[in-house]
Amino acid sequence: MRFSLRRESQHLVRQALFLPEASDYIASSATESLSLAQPVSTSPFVLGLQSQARKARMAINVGIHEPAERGARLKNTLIWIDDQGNIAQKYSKLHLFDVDLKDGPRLKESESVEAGSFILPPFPTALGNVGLLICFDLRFPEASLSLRRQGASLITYPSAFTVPTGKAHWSPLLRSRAIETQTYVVAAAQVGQHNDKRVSYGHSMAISPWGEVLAELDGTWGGEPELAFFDFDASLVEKVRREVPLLRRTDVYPQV
Ligand SMILES: O=C(O)CNC(=O)[C@H](CS)NC(=O)CCC(=O)C(=O)O
Repeated sequence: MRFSLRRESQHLVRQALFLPEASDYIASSATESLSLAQPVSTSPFVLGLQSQARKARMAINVGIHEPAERGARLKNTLIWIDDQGNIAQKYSKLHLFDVDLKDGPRLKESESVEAGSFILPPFPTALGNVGLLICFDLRFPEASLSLRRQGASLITYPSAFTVPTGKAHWSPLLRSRAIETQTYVVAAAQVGQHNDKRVSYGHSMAISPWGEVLAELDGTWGGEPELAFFDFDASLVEKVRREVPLLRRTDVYPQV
Protein backbone atom coordinates (compact mmCIF):
# COMPACT_ATOMS: atom_id res chain seq x y z
CA MET A 1 0.00 0.00 0.00
CA ARG A 2 1.39 3.34 -0.93
CA PHE A 3 0.56 6.74 0.13
CA SER A 4 1.62 10.08 -1.16
CA LEU A 5 1.75 13.63 -0.03
CA ARG A 6 1.72 16.64 -2.26
CA ARG A 7 2.61 20.25 -1.70
CA GLU A 8 2.00 22.80 -4.36
CA SER A 9 3.16 26.37 -4.63
CA GLN A 10 2.91 28.71 -7.56
CA HIS A 11 5.82 27.40 -9.59
CA LEU A 12 6.70 24.24 -7.82
CA VAL A 13 5.13 20.94 -6.97
CA ARG A 14 6.98 19.06 -4.29
CA GLN A 15 5.94 15.59 -3.39
CA ALA A 16 6.88 13.01 -0.82
CA LEU A 17 5.89 9.36 -0.88
CA PHE A 18 5.02 7.58 2.35
CA LEU A 19 5.24 3.79 2.30
CA PRO A 20 4.23 1.39 5.11
CA GLU A 21 6.18 -0.32 7.87
CA ALA A 22 8.08 -3.40 6.68
CA SER A 23 7.69 -2.48 3.00
CA ASP A 24 10.53 -4.83 2.07
CA TYR A 25 8.71 -7.97 3.30
CA ILE A 26 6.36 -9.42 5.92
CA ALA A 27 7.62 -12.84 6.98
CA SER A 28 5.65 -15.66 8.58
CA SER A 29 8.15 -16.35 11.38
CA ALA A 30 10.97 -14.73 13.32
CA THR A 31 13.46 -17.10 11.65
CA GLU A 32 12.27 -16.20 8.17
CA SER A 33 12.32 -12.49 8.98
CA LEU A 34 15.91 -12.76 10.28
CA SER A 35 17.01 -14.61 7.16
CA LEU A 36 15.60 -11.96 4.81
CA ALA A 37 17.01 -8.79 6.41
CA GLN A 38 19.64 -6.89 4.42
CA PRO A 39 21.89 -4.02 5.49
CA VAL A 40 20.43 -0.71 4.36
CA SER A 41 23.56 0.16 2.36
CA THR A 42 23.35 -2.96 0.16
CA SER A 43 19.63 -3.76 0.16
CA PRO A 44 18.42 -3.88 -3.48
CA PHE A 45 14.99 -2.75 -2.26
CA VAL A 46 16.40 0.38 -0.59
CA LEU A 47 18.87 1.10 -3.41
CA GLY A 48 15.98 0.90 -5.90
CA LEU A 49 13.94 3.40 -3.91
CA GLN A 50 16.95 5.73 -3.61
CA SER A 51 17.35 5.68 -7.36
CA GLN A 52 13.62 6.38 -7.89
CA ALA A 53 13.74 9.24 -5.36
CA ARG A 54 16.68 10.78 -7.24
CA LYS A 55 14.98 10.45 -10.64
CA ALA A 56 11.64 11.80 -9.45
CA ARG A 57 13.23 14.38 -7.11
CA MET A 58 10.83 13.18 -4.46
CA ALA A 59 11.50 12.25 -0.84
CA ILE A 60 10.46 8.72 0.20
CA ASN A 61 9.67 7.59 3.74
CA VAL A 62 9.80 3.80 4.01
CA GLY A 63 9.82 1.15 6.71
CA ILE A 64 12.27 -1.72 6.35
CA HIS A 65 14.06 -4.42 8.33
CA GLU A 66 17.81 -4.27 8.91
CA PRO A 67 20.19 -6.57 10.79
CA ALA A 68 21.03 -5.28 14.28
CA GLU A 69 24.69 -4.62 15.06
CA ARG A 70 24.88 -7.42 17.58
CA GLY A 71 23.56 -10.94 17.61
CA ALA A 72 20.92 -12.56 15.45
CA ARG A 73 18.47 -9.68 15.74
CA LEU A 74 16.72 -7.19 13.52
CA LYS A 75 15.78 -3.58 13.77
CA ASN A 76 12.39 -2.35 12.63
CA THR A 77 13.67 0.77 10.90
CA LEU A 78 12.17 3.77 9.15
CA ILE A 79 14.27 5.76 6.72
CA TRP A 80 13.83 9.14 5.10
CA ILE A 81 15.29 9.18 1.60
CA ASP A 82 15.65 12.81 0.52
CA ASP A 83 14.86 14.12 -2.96
CA GLN A 84 18.49 13.60 -3.98
CA GLY A 85 18.22 9.90 -3.17
CA ASN A 86 20.30 10.02 0.01
CA ILE A 87 19.31 8.28 3.20
CA ALA A 88 19.04 11.42 5.27
CA GLN A 89 17.41 10.10 8.46
CA LYS A 90 16.91 6.80 10.21
CA TYR A 91 14.76 5.80 13.21
CA SER A 92 14.23 2.38 14.80
CA LYS A 93 10.93 1.41 16.45
CA LEU A 94 10.97 2.01 20.19
CA HIS A 95 7.98 -0.08 21.26
CA LEU A 96 7.78 -3.73 20.24
CA PHE A 97 4.44 -5.41 19.54
CA ASP A 98 4.10 -8.46 21.81
CA VAL A 99 0.45 -9.47 22.02
CA ASP A 100 -1.58 -12.60 22.51
CA LEU A 101 -5.24 -12.04 21.67
CA LYS A 102 -7.61 -14.85 22.63
CA ASP A 103 -9.08 -15.04 19.12
CA GLY A 104 -5.71 -14.31 17.52
CA PRO A 105 -3.32 -13.20 16.39
CA ARG A 106 -0.38 -13.92 18.65
CA LEU A 107 2.65 -11.85 17.69
CA LYS A 108 5.94 -11.50 19.53
CA GLU A 109 7.98 -8.85 17.76
CA SER A 110 10.61 -8.99 20.50
CA GLU A 111 11.55 -12.55 19.39
CA SER A 112 13.38 -11.10 16.40
CA VAL A 113 13.57 -7.33 16.86
CA GLU A 114 15.85 -5.22 19.01
CA ALA A 115 14.08 -2.05 20.15
CA GLY A 116 15.47 1.33 19.17
CA SER A 117 16.94 3.50 21.87
CA PHE A 118 16.16 7.11 20.94
CA ILE A 119 13.60 9.51 19.52
CA LEU A 120 14.97 11.09 16.38
CA PRO A 121 14.62 14.89 16.58
CA PRO A 122 12.26 16.26 13.90
CA PHE A 123 14.15 17.32 10.77
CA PRO A 124 13.35 20.02 8.18
CA THR A 125 11.83 18.96 4.85
CA ALA A 126 9.66 20.57 2.19
CA LEU A 127 6.76 19.43 4.38
CA GLY A 128 7.88 21.15 7.55
CA ASN A 129 9.66 19.41 10.41
CA VAL A 130 9.02 15.69 10.14
CA GLY A 131 8.99 13.33 13.13
CA LEU A 132 9.35 9.57 12.62
CA LEU A 133 7.53 6.88 14.61
CA ILE A 134 6.33 3.40 13.64
CA CYS A 135 3.06 1.45 14.01
CA PHE A 136 2.72 0.28 17.66
CA ASP A 137 4.52 3.52 18.72
CA LEU A 138 1.13 5.08 17.93
CA ARG A 139 -0.20 3.81 21.28
CA PHE A 140 2.35 5.84 23.25
CA PRO A 141 1.43 9.53 23.18
CA GLU A 142 4.60 10.40 25.10
CA ALA A 143 6.64 9.81 21.94
CA SER A 144 4.50 12.04 19.72
CA LEU A 145 4.24 14.73 22.40
CA SER A 146 8.02 14.71 22.65
CA LEU A 147 8.27 15.19 18.87
CA ARG A 148 5.74 18.02 19.03
CA ARG A 149 7.70 19.71 21.81
CA GLN A 150 10.81 19.42 19.63
CA GLY A 151 9.05 21.23 16.78
CA ALA A 152 7.41 18.55 14.60
CA SER A 153 4.70 19.70 12.20
CA LEU A 154 4.11 16.27 10.66
CA ILE A 155 4.46 12.83 12.28
CA THR A 156 4.52 9.58 10.30
CA TYR A 157 3.33 6.19 11.56
CA PRO A 158 3.96 3.66 8.79
CA SER A 159 2.14 0.57 9.99
CA ALA A 160 1.07 -3.04 9.61
CA PHE A 161 -1.80 -3.13 12.10
CA THR A 162 -3.61 -6.37 12.81
CA VAL A 163 -7.25 -6.59 11.76
CA PRO A 164 -8.86 -6.86 15.24
CA THR A 165 -6.77 -4.08 16.80
CA GLY A 166 -7.15 -1.98 13.66
CA LYS A 167 -10.96 -2.26 13.71
CA ALA A 168 -11.06 -1.23 17.35
CA HIS A 169 -8.28 1.35 17.63
CA TRP A 170 -6.61 2.53 14.40
CA SER A 171 -8.64 5.58 13.47
CA PRO A 172 -9.24 6.99 16.99
CA LEU A 173 -5.55 6.56 17.87
CA LEU A 174 -4.38 8.37 14.74
CA ARG A 175 -6.89 11.19 15.13
CA SER A 176 -6.03 11.55 18.82
CA ARG A 177 -2.31 11.86 18.07
CA ALA A 178 -3.04 14.53 15.41
CA ILE A 179 -5.43 16.49 17.65
CA GLU A 180 -3.32 16.42 20.80
CA THR A 181 -0.04 17.22 19.04
CA GLN A 182 -1.66 19.63 16.53
CA THR A 183 0.45 18.12 13.77
CA TYR A 184 -0.29 16.40 10.48
CA VAL A 185 -0.33 12.63 10.95
CA VAL A 186 0.47 10.37 8.00
CA ALA A 187 0.03 6.63 8.38
CA ALA A 188 0.69 4.47 5.33
CA ALA A 189 -0.46 0.97 6.13
CA GLN A 190 0.05 -2.57 4.91
CA VAL A 191 -3.19 -4.19 3.75
CA GLY A 192 -4.48 -7.70 3.12
CA GLN A 193 -3.15 -11.22 3.46
CA HIS A 194 0.66 -11.53 3.48
CA ASN A 195 1.01 -15.23 4.27
CA ASP A 196 -0.72 -17.96 6.32
CA LYS A 197 -0.05 -16.11 9.55
CA ARG A 198 -0.40 -12.43 8.74
CA VAL A 199 -3.19 -10.16 7.58
CA SER A 200 -3.03 -6.38 7.81
CA TYR A 201 -5.86 -3.96 8.41
CA GLY A 202 -4.96 -1.31 5.80
CA HIS A 203 -6.84 2.01 5.97
CA SER A 204 -3.86 4.27 5.23
CA MET A 205 -4.72 7.75 6.42
CA ALA A 206 -3.59 11.35 6.40
CA ILE A 207 -5.00 13.57 9.12
CA SER A 208 -4.81 17.33 9.54
CA PRO A 209 -3.63 19.09 12.73
CA TRP A 210 -7.34 19.77 13.37
CA GLY A 211 -8.06 16.03 13.34
CA GLU A 212 -9.78 15.95 9.97
CA VAL A 213 -9.21 12.83 7.85
CA LEU A 214 -7.82 14.30 4.62
CA ALA A 215 -7.31 11.02 2.76
CA GLU A 216 -8.06 7.40 3.48
CA LEU A 217 -7.66 4.12 1.64
CA ASP A 218 -9.89 1.15 2.34
CA GLY A 219 -9.04 -2.16 3.95
CA THR A 220 -9.12 -4.32 0.84
CA TRP A 221 -6.18 -5.42 -1.25
CA GLY A 222 -7.16 -5.03 -4.87
CA GLY A 223 -4.01 -6.62 -6.27
CA GLU A 224 -2.29 -3.31 -6.96
CA PRO A 225 -0.79 -0.78 -4.55
CA GLU A 226 -3.05 2.24 -4.11
CA LEU A 227 -2.14 5.87 -3.66
CA ALA A 228 -3.94 8.58 -1.74
CA PHE A 229 -3.01 12.25 -1.95
CA PHE A 230 -3.27 15.18 0.37
CA ASP A 231 -1.87 18.69 0.52
CA PHE A 232 0.36 19.86 3.34
CA ASP A 233 -0.30 23.41 4.49
CA ALA A 234 2.17 24.78 7.04
CA SER A 235 -0.14 27.68 7.83
CA LEU A 236 -2.82 25.28 9.10
CA VAL A 237 -0.42 24.01 11.77
CA GLU A 238 0.17 27.59 12.93
CA LYS A 239 -3.55 28.43 12.78
CA VAL A 240 -4.64 25.47 14.92
CA ARG A 241 -1.92 26.14 17.50
CA ARG A 242 -2.76 29.84 17.61
CA GLU A 243 -6.51 29.26 17.92
CA VAL A 244 -6.31 26.49 20.51
CA PRO A 245 -3.14 26.98 22.58
CA LEU A 246 -2.30 23.88 24.59
CA LEU A 247 -0.48 25.25 27.61
CA ARG A 248 0.74 22.32 29.63
CA ARG A 249 0.64 22.13 33.43
CA THR A 250 4.19 20.87 33.76
CA ASP A 251 4.13 22.14 37.33
CA VAL A 252 1.64 19.31 37.99
CA TYR A 253 2.75 16.49 35.64
CA PRO A 254 6.09 15.82 33.95
CA GLN A 255 7.05 17.34 30.61
CA VAL A 256 7.81 14.83 27.88
O1 LIG B 1 6.56 -8.02 11.45
C1 LIG B 1 7.12 -7.28 10.62
O2 LIG B 1 7.91 -7.68 9.77
C2 LIG B 1 6.76 -5.83 10.65
N1 LIG B 1 6.27 -5.43 11.91
C3 LIG B 1 4.99 -5.43 12.25
O3 LIG B 1 4.10 -5.76 11.47
C4 LIG B 1 4.66 -4.98 13.66
C5 LIG B 1 5.20 -5.97 14.65
S1 LIG B 1 4.51 -7.58 14.51
N2 LIG B 1 3.25 -4.78 13.79
C6 LIG B 1 2.73 -3.96 14.70
O4 LIG B 1 3.43 -3.28 15.45
C7 LIG B 1 1.20 -3.90 14.74
C8 LIG B 1 0.68 -3.06 15.87
C9 LIG B 1 -0.78 -3.24 16.05
O5 LIG B 1 -1.47 -3.91 15.29
C10 LIG B 1 -1.43 -2.56 17.18
O6 LIG B 1 -0.80 -1.74 17.89
O7 LIG B 1 -2.61 -2.85 17.41
